[in-house]
Amino acid sequence: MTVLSVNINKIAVLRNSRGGDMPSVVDAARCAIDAGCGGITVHPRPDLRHIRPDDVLALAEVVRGRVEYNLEGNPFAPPRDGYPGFLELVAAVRPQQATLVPDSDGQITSDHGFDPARDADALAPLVAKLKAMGVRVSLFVDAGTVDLSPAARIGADRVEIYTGPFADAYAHGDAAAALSACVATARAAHAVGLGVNAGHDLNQANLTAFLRAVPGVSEVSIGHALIGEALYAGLGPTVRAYLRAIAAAGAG
Ligand SMILES: CC(=O)[C@@H](O)[C@H](O)COP(=O)(O)O
Ligand SMILES: NCC(=O)COP(=O)(O)O
Repeated sequence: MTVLSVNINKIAVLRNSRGGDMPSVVDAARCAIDAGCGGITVHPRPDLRHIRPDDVLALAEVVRGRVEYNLEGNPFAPPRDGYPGFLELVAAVRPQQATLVPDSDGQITSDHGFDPARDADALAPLVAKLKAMGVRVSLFVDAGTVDLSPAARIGADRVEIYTGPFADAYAHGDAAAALSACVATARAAHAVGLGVNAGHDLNQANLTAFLRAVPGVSEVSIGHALIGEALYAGLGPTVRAYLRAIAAAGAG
């Protein structure tokens, strides 16, 4: 079964554009949960462009006991004004999952994953700290990565396949190679005992095809397209549409 984790970063983008608390990330999370999603994902970035530490704390109270909480971030990003550090945020709320993403402020969005062969040794102590907190650890990796043994060696529980290239190829009607890369990474993950998550630029058009092809996806985290579509159709109906797309792939 594939869990839908709704990423609500973009609610915070709209809120921050005017200040105040409208739209509320807490209300958005409640709405998505009431519509049947299985998780809430946020990516509190050090530049505070959208989700902020106080959002992380407030959302923890909404999510706890209802659905999974997935915190994304770069564990190497140093603390700065208003941002305590990723591990500090995880320690404060103890989410079910921490997804480690090698993003920097200069990126408009996430556009690459870790290279387990290159990065495992540097990640190892951070993964150990997260595991000691009782948090599942997922590493954001590029599709096509086929040696995931370093990730398993350092104690990661899952990888999240970066699906941006697949989504772009799908939109251009030429997704076969990109999809094959995702399948190869999923198979490589399963081969070393890692679970498989997926995310970035997934949408109602490409999700079913993705899940039909890629084996054993435990969770898809979806935000940008889902929130954009919800502006027209409403958040609850849009979440339910994504749940139907997952079910149509036989992954519901
Ligand atoms: C890791 C990933 O692909 C997304 O979860 C990320 O959260 C997108 O970040 P923005 O919402 O800031 O584009
Ligand atoms: N990990 C992917 C995620 O949380 C949302 O990515 P996107 O749907 O906003 O591109």
